[in-house]
Parts: sequence; structure tokens; C-alpha cells
Amino acid sequence: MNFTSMIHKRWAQQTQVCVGLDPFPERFPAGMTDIFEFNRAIIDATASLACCFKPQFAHYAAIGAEAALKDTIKHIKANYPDVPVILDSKRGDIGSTATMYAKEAFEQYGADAVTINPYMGSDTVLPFTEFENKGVVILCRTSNPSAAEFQNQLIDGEPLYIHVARKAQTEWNKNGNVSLVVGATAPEEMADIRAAAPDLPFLVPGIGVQGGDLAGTLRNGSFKNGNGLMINSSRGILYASNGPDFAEAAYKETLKLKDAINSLC
Ligand SMILES: O=c1ccn([C@@H]2O[C@H](COP(=O)(O)O)[C@@H](O)[C@H]2O)c(=O)[nH]1
Repeated sequence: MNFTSMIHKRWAQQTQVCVGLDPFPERFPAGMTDIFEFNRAIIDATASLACCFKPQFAHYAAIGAEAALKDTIKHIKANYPDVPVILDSKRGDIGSTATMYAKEAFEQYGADAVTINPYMGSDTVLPFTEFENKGVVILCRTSNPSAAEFQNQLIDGEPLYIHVARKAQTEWNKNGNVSLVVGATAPEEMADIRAAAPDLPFLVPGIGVQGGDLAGTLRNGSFKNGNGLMINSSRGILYASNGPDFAEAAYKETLKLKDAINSLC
């Protein structure tokens, strides 16, 4: 099944929560050092509540833990095959290298989708979208404090992120496999992006630690039927407790977010 169908199937299960898998070993419970062991406990505790999982590539690569990342994705595929995996690596490069990055995500790591940075232009995006069963999640309006510095600059009277949203909805979405990253810290911008890209799923980081606006996100980002979002929380779920009850605490935090989303949409 392709990524877009998988996400729609999870939405039909009343979940729009994306569980981020960003390991900080120094925040693991005392005595735990193994990244895969930590991730497995979190995944087993939260899979029933998750619309997708999102491991962030740098958190593994920075400490030479690529094998733990591969094992994590294999564990999800073997045990929770209905829950798609978005590899958050924000790749972007000239076409020939972009193809290698796409193969890295989809063939080496077995991800269902990958995040990419489109700001080098269309020829860096299309090598990813050619993988028609895979999802391509394109940075549009990010959640970080400096996001507006370039992304909100006006071109022909419209912010740069609107140009990205429009291309993503049309030219780049010939295979129906494109989604957008729109931060929960920018609910006003999100309304304009939804108008420019009415059919695209949004991956929404920025809830929790980054102080994003959940109600504004749901009001401005949802499809008319109340779906349309993959609302990410990483640290808020993973480190809800650093005691032996960390997995149970992650379950409770995920359920709390899922219920909060469902009560607002
Ligand atoms: O605009 C963006 C794009 C990606 N991210 C990533 O999402 C998570 C957020 O983690 P929290 O702990 O829930 O704040 C992290 O992996 C970022 O790299 C983002 O925050 N904003």
C-alpha cells in the first residue's frame, strides 16, 4: 500500500498523532543505554495510537547509530505494518544526488516517506516524487523561530512558502504522494497554505516543547472532514518520564494528545 493510502487508513482510525523518535540517550531512564531497546518500548506502547512514526535522522547519524535506526524501522514494519514511517532527513541536493538520497531513505532504511527541503528547486524534488508509492514530505513553513526570515519573504506579492505550497499541490504531486511540513507555531500562515494546497496532508511539528498552537492548527490546517494532519510530538512523548515507567508515560502522553486533537476537530 502506498504512503498516502496508509495515512488515510490511520486517519480513519481517529488518529492524527505522529510519534517522533528522536533519541537523546542522556535522557533515557537510568541503566538504559541501547537506542533500539528504548525505541522498541516506545513503539510497542504507542503504535495503537499513532498515525505514523517519525525518526529524525541526525539523532542517529550524529552518534553512529544508523543500525539502531534500521532496526527501529524494521521493528515497525514487522509488527505494525499499518503505521507508516516518515524518515525526517530533510534532504535536498542536485538531481543525481537527490536520487541517491531517495534510495537511502526508501531502499536502505525502508521508510514509507521522507522529508525534503525544496528550496533548491524542482529538479531536486522530482527524483523523490518519482518513487510513486512513497511519500515525499516537503518543507513549506517550518516551526523554528527564524522560519519567517526567508520563508515569509514576498515574491510577486506572496510569501515564498505559498509558492512552495502551490507547486507541491500541482506540478510536484503528479503521483499523489506529496505532503507538506507546516509548523504549529505558524497557525495564521497555515490557513493560507491550506487554501493553496487543499488536498495535501500536513506534517505538523512544533506542538509541546516548541509551544505551537494546537487549536489554531486544527482550525486552520484540517481538511473539511476534520482529517488532514500528522501532528508530531517527539520530546513531549519520549521523555514524559525518565523512570522505569517511561513507556507507560509515553502511552499516556500520546493518548492525551490524540484525545485533545479529537476533541477539537
Ligand atoms: O519545521 C520543522 C521541521 C521538523 N521538525 C522536527 O520535528 C521534531 C520536533 O520535535 P519536538 O521534540 O516535538 O519539538 C524534531 O525532530 C525536529 O527536527 C521541527 O521541529 N520543525
